[in-house]
Amino acid sequence: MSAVTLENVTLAYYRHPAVHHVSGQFRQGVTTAIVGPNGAGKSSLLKALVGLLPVQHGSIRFADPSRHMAYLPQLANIDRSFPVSVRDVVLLGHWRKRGWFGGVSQAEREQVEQALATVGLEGFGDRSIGSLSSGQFQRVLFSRILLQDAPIILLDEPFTGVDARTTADLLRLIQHWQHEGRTVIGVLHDFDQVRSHFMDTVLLAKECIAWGPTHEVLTPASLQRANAMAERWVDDAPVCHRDDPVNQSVAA
Ligand SMILES: Nc1ncnc2c1ncn2[C@@H]1O[C@H](COP(=O)(O)OP(=O)(O)OP(=O)(O)O)[C@@H](O)[C@H]1O
Repeated sequence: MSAVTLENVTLAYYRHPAVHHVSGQFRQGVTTAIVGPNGAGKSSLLKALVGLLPVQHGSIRFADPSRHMAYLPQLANIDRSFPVSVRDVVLLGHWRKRGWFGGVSQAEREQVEQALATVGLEGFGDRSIGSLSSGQFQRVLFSRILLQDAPIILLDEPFTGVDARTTADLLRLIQHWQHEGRTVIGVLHDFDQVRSHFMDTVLLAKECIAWGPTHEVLTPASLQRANAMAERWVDDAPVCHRDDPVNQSVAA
């Protein structure tokens, strides 16, 4: 069953396409990796799923009309200079339930401590986020996702700048989310991580090169095709209009 369905999706910045004519389905309860060369449109696709980037052409449909999602942007795009405590950042995970003006209950505070313990940061609640290492901060953001309790989790390069031990711990958490039936969609560059932890893969090179079970997508031929396309593309090309949906899914 599909959690999110893309139909002939084109995304653009100032009318220059970042992603075009992509069709496919993110299967519910499945981990899907989005891979591809730099500039392939992977982050743009995640942003479109969250609603941060409008769809230029085509459509994105969600099985759950509430569109309840947790989204982790790239670490590099997060400003950590604010004097905010770890506890407050994790508490933001309750925002959907509490709204802007709701008070924090004792139960919610306990959930924060529990989430921090789950990611190995017991006792870190009072620390300011600026005092954490990149890996520790990524653990904080994962604990916030725990509180968000979302059926769809979107992760943009969650392991960039994160050490091997933290990566292994967070990959275990992703696997746990999948066992709980959540749909996890992550942008990744490490094919070993993708092969070992992600059931499906979307190989993007502005267009969709392949979409399906990871072992069928990450083939030398597909990867070569993606790299060849990356060498050819022109960043300031205009949006092309193509009415026939391109669906290169290799899934059954
Ligand atoms: N805010 C923006 N304004 C204009 N163009 C953008 C913007 N963000 C991305 N782009 C362009 O859209 C294209 C796709 O970028 P995107 O960041 O989605 O690629 P990516 O596959 O995530 O790349 P990487 O692996 O380097 O993170 C690129 O050509 C990029 O220059």
